[in-house]
Amino acid sequence: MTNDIHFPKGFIDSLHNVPGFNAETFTTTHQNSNTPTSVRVNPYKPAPFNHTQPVPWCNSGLYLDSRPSFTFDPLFHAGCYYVQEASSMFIDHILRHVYNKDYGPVKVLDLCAAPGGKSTLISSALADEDLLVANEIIKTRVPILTDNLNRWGRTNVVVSNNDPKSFARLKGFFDIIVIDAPCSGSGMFRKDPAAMDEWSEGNVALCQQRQERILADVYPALTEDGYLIYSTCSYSYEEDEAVLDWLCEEFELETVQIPVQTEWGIIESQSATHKAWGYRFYPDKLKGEGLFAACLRKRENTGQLQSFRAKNSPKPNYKEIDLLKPYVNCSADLYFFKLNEDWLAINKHHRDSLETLQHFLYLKKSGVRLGKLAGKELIPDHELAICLMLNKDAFNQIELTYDQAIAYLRRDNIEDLNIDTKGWGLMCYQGYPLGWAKLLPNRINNYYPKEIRIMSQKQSQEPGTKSQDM
Ligand SMILES: C[S@@+](CC[C@H](N)C(=O)[O-])C[C@H]1O[C@@H](n2cnc3c(N)ncnc32)[C@H](O)[C@@H]1O
Repeated sequence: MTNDIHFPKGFIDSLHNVPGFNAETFTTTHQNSNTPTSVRVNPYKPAPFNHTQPVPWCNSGLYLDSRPSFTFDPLFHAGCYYVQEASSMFIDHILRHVYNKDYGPVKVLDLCAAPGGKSTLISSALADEDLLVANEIIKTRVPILTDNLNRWGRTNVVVSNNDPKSFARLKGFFDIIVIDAPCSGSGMFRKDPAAMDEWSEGNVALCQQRQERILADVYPALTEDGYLIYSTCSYSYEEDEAVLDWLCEEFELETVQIPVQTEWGIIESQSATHKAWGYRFYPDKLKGEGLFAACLRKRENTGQLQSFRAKNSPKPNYKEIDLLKPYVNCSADLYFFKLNEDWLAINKHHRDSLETLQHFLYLKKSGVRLGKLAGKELIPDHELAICLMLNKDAFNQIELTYDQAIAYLRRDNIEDLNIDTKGWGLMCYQGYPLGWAKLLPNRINNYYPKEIRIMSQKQSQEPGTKSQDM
């Protein structure tokens, strides 16, 4: 399909000297409206997909040959995959180059995290002993980030809602910081032509200033020898290589070259002054949208936070903790704690980190919310149903058909469900938990959270049978 394309004034001219840019092929590709559809599969909840091709730079990335209705796929709601643009998955390749499980547990910050594409990707790459802090500055964007991370199911994730400035006090706390910076967005022009209305040279300059401010604010939180991974979805040199030069000017950072294969079509660039390596993705050269990514290593000590312990932490209630243990796997590896009436759990390695983070940040998710105890009974939280620490065998598992699963996810009545047990039912589709229902003698109460229920009134249909937008 061919579209007339009118790039913003000055846009093409501004890119003439940018590494790898070819105005002719770039324009032709934007006239062709076919953007590839790609997903990243959750390695801990692997969903089956037909007719796929691998994304070359990410083991769990797949191109789909059509765009199914993700909204009407229960496996999407179960967290079996994330719909992600393929170029963005390159962060996985960088992370796997710099991260080594043998170095011991690492703490990773994803500073600009909503809606959670990079955070779910990072959380897949990490071990349980590692910690991921996913931060989003904009309060209204935190729920989508939290929902996506809850679905992904890992148990070593904290979500915060802070300005990058708040991180400066966490001196040397993180081993890896990922900054997927807010930018002028030209890399999304093909996928979202409306983004062109926002573009101007003035906006590029403003974005560059904001990117530098964010980087300067968070820099003290990176430990000596730690890695800074920087990315934008802008083609503008000012927001990409020029920011790398600025970083190398201001701080003691060394460039990290990432091995890439020529046939992937990624353009390797180097900044003008400090020769810092960057990786450019153009839609006319590979199957993906526009992206810039780079990795730098900190070579100075800018201070180290003393380990922090809250003075008056309440004594754990071991009797209550014993009541919780049957509901989770590997309970010996977990630290159980209470927030108001809710019980939560996180890998026990993170206890001290959590106390430190609670002191400095505004936390919106701290590990996994298990639920409330009413006497000896657990009233389970939705987070527990979809997380990977759940002991499924502790609950009645109800396997739903496709139509029943969609009805459940809409919070509708579920037809033709014959159940002869009582209590909490774990509602599953193809074996993957979706959420809870209360099973009563002659009905079931649907406990799927109303904030995330399927609202769309489109006719439900098994994915793959007809192409629909998400
Ligand atoms: C490119 S998006 C992040 C996408 C996300 N990493 C993902 O993969 O799904 C940039 C994010 O930065 C946030 N942001 C905007 N202004 C910011 C600022 N001044 N400081 C930090 N983050 C900011 C936006 O709300 C947005 O969520």
